[in-house]
Amino acid sequence: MPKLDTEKRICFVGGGNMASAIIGGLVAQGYPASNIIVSEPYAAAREALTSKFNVHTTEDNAAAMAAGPADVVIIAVKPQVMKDVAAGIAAAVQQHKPLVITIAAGIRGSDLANWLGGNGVAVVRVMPNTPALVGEGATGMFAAASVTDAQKDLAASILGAVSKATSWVEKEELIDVVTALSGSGPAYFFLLVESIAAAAVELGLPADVARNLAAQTCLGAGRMMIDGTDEPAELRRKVTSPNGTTEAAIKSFEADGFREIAKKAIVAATKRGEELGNALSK
Ligand SMILES: NC(=O)C1=CN([C@@H]2O[C@H](COP(=O)(O)OP(=O)(O)OC[C@H]3O[C@@H](n4cnc5c(N)ncnc54)[C@H](OP(=O)(O)O)[C@@H]3O)[C@@H](O)[C@H]2O)C=CC1
Ligand SMILES: O=C(O)[C@@H]1CCC=N1
Repeated sequence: MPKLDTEKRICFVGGGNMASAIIGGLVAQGYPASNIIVSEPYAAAREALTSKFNVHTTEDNAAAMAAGPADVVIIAVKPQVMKDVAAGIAAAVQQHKPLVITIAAGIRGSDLANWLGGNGVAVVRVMPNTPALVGEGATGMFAAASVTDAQKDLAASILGAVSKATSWVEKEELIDVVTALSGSGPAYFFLLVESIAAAAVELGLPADVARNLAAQTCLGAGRMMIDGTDEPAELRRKVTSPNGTTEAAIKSFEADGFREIAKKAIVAATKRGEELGNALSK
C-alpha cells in the first residue's frame, strides 16, 4: 500500500454517510483534521462533522475547493446531483488541478471529467463501503489510462487508510460489480443479522442477547475468513456436523434457493449501477 501523505489537503464535497465514514476513518488513523475540509449544505450535518472530527466545514463547494487549495477532492454526493455539483466546482478544478476521486455509484469517470471541464482532469473512481468508519473498509478502484501512477498511489493511500482490502479493477464496468458486492454489501450482512436475530427473538431469546450474539457471529465469521487460509466453503463445512443443527439450517437455506437469491440480488445491484450511469451520462 502506498504511504499516506498527511500533508495533502483533502476537500470532501458532500458530507453525508459515506463521507463521514471516510473522514472518521482517516481521522482515527491520525490524519490531521486541519487538512480536511468538507462542503455540505445541511447545517446539522456540518455541525456533526465539526464536533465529531474537528474538520473545517463550509456550505460553499467552490470555496471549499479553493481553501488551501485542495490537493485532492473527494466527491461524495448522490449520483443524481453529481452533474450540477461538478459544474459548480469545474472552474476551481481547472484552476488548481487537484486529483478528483468520485465515490458515486454508477457515475462514469469520463462523464465526471467532462462535467469538470475536461482538459486532462485526473479522475479516479472508487467504491468504498461504510465500514471505512471503523478502519475495516473494502474498496474497489478504477483509473483511466491517463491517470498517472503517482495519482493512483495517492488515491490508493487515502482509501487504503480506511480499508483493509483495496483492489484496482481493469475495466470501469467492474466497479458496478464491486458496488453490488462490497459497496452495498454491508447492508446484506445487516439484513442477515436482523433476520436471524428476529427469528431467535421469536423463539424466545431477549432482543439484546439475540442482536449481540448474531452481530458477534458475523464479526467472528468474517475474522476467520480474513485471518485464516480456509476458503468460506471449507469453514462452513467445519461448522456443519453430519446430521447436526447447522446441516438442518443449511439444507433449509439451500432448499429455499439461497444461492439463487444472493445471485439475483448482486445482479440487480450491478444492473442498477449501470442504469444510474446510463441515465445520468452526458
Ligand atoms: N452509503 C454508502 O454505503 C455508500 C455510498 N456511496 C456513494 O456515496 C455517495 C454519497 O452517498 P451517501 O453518503 O450514502 O449519501 P448522503 O445523502 O448521506 O450524503 C450526500 C451528502 O451530499 C450532500 N449534498 C447534496 N447536494 C449537495 C451539493 N450540491 N453540494 C454538496 N453536498 C451536497 C447531502 O446533503 P443533504 O442531505 O442536505 O441533501 C448529503 O449530506 C453516493 O453517490 C453513493 O453512491 C458509495 C459507497 C457506499
Ligand atoms: O445504495 C447505494 O446506491 C450506495 C452505493 C453503495 C452503497 N450505497
